[in-house]
Amino acid sequence: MIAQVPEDGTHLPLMEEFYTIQGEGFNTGKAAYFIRLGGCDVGCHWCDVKESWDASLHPLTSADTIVQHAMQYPAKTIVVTGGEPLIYNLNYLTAHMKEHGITTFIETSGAYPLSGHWDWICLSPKKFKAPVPSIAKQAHELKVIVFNKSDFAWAEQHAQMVAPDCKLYLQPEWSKAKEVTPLIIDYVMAHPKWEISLQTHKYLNIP
Ligand SMILES: C[S@@+](CC[C@H](N)C(=O)[O-])C[C@H]1O[C@@H](n2cnc3c(N)ncnc32)[C@H](O)[C@@H]1O
Ligand SMILES: Nc1nc2[nH]cc(C(=O)O)c2c(=O)[nH]1
Ligand code: SF4
Ligand SMILES: [Mg+2]
Repeated sequence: MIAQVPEDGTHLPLMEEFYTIQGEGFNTGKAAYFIRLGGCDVGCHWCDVKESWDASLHPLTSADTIVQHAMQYPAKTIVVTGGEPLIYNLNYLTAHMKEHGITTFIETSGAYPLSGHWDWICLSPKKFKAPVPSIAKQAHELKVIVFNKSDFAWAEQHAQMVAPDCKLYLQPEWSKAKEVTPLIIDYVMAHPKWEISLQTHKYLNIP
């Protein structure tokens, strides 16, 4: 827990909030309000939101205020992302969302134990700080980022740990997409339990 963030989860470091279309994974195409919490110590060298890493740069914001903002938009779905959102206790935030009838999604590396009440958990495990063992069985979706060929073995290792009905996705690392997307296409055709996930918001030029 970052020192100045209260452990009761009533206030969280908020980097940004925006209403957009979920661009990745199983829920691609659905309108949702995104909440990006600051703070991450996983250290993916290709992370597309490194500005989120230092929690102290992002203002502590009341969870109630965050939910109030989200309620002004038509889609009653919130995606909590980061940074690594599970650094924080998300029980208070998600309980408050549930009181307002909001559908709750999370994007996580799984590097910290799960807190909060979630309708959809997207687990994206990272070699740089592996997930805690308990989280794999709780995931609805496993989304592995492919930076090079070695990531297929990493993906299979985690596919062994998730629940039988967990959806399996391979997503190209953005800066390597030209090289790795053809590898993913071949891999999915040879191993059809996997599906391809693209960062469609980047092609659509939306947040
Ligand atoms: C920025 S992360 C924040 C949530 C959490 N820390 C995590 O990594 O799952 C949101 C999603 O973007 C993915 N991602 C980050 N950088 C990426 C990149 N350069 N190319 C493709 N996906 C990326 C992550 O794997 C994760 O699924
Ligand atoms: N549109 C859109 N979809 C996303 N899905 C996961 C994202 C994330 O950064 O967690 C993301 C994002 O940043 N934008
Ligand atoms: S875990 Fe997520 S936020 Fe943290 S460095 Fe990796 S991709 Fe970025
Ligand atoms: Mg993103």
